[in-house]
Amino acid sequence: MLGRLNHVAIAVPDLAAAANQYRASLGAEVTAPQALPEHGVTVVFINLPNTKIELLEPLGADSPIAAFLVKNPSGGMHHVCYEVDDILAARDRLQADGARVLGDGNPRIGAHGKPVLFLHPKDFCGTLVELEQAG
Ligand SMILES: CC[C@@H](C(=O)O)C(=O)SCCNC(=O)CCNC(=O)[C@H](O)C(C)(C)COP(=O)(O)OP(=O)(O)OC[C@H]1O[C@@H](n2cnc3c(N)ncnc32)[C@H](O)[C@@H]1OP(=O)(O)O
Ligand SMILES: [Co+2]
Repeated sequence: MLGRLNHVAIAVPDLAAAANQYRASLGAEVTAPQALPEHGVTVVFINLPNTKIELLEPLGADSPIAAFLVKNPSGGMHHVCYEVDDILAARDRLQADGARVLGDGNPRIGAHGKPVLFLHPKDFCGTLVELEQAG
């Protein structure tokens, strides 16, 4: 069911500082900040030869990453995103297996303009998993 690793996300308290560190210290190409109020985050992407890193900063009062940053004030690895060929079939199979799909269970449009959904970290080895429709 799983396809490519689309991205690894890191939650950070200061997106400009983190982007600058990746640019200046690691020599990375960093995209312009993208505010996604419907997801409660602002993101930048770092394009690597084989995948991407997504840096996330909270946006708005109800950001889903706010509690994570309280527990991890310097930031930390937040989720992994895998591509799937058929996100609705993947969701149905996972729910039938007892996995919790976060939110109302319906995919939402993510940072790449494609449907995404999230699986509860307690159901996947303590790791928050994002699925993104491939193609
Ligand atoms: C930009 C769009 C999109 C893209 O296209 O790439 C994105 O990536 S958006 C990214 C941000 N959006 C989301 O993360 C949406 C899904 N997330 C959530 O709904 C929540 O973050 C959450 C997973 C339900 C957790 O919310 P929180 O408020 O932290 O709830 P709890 O405090 O009750 O946490 C329960 C439990 O889970 C542990 N936890 C929380 N977050 C993580 C995490 N990222 N990785 C691993 N574990 C996590 C938390 O510590 C609690 O554990 P206990 O303390 O043991 O109870
Ligand atoms: Co993501």
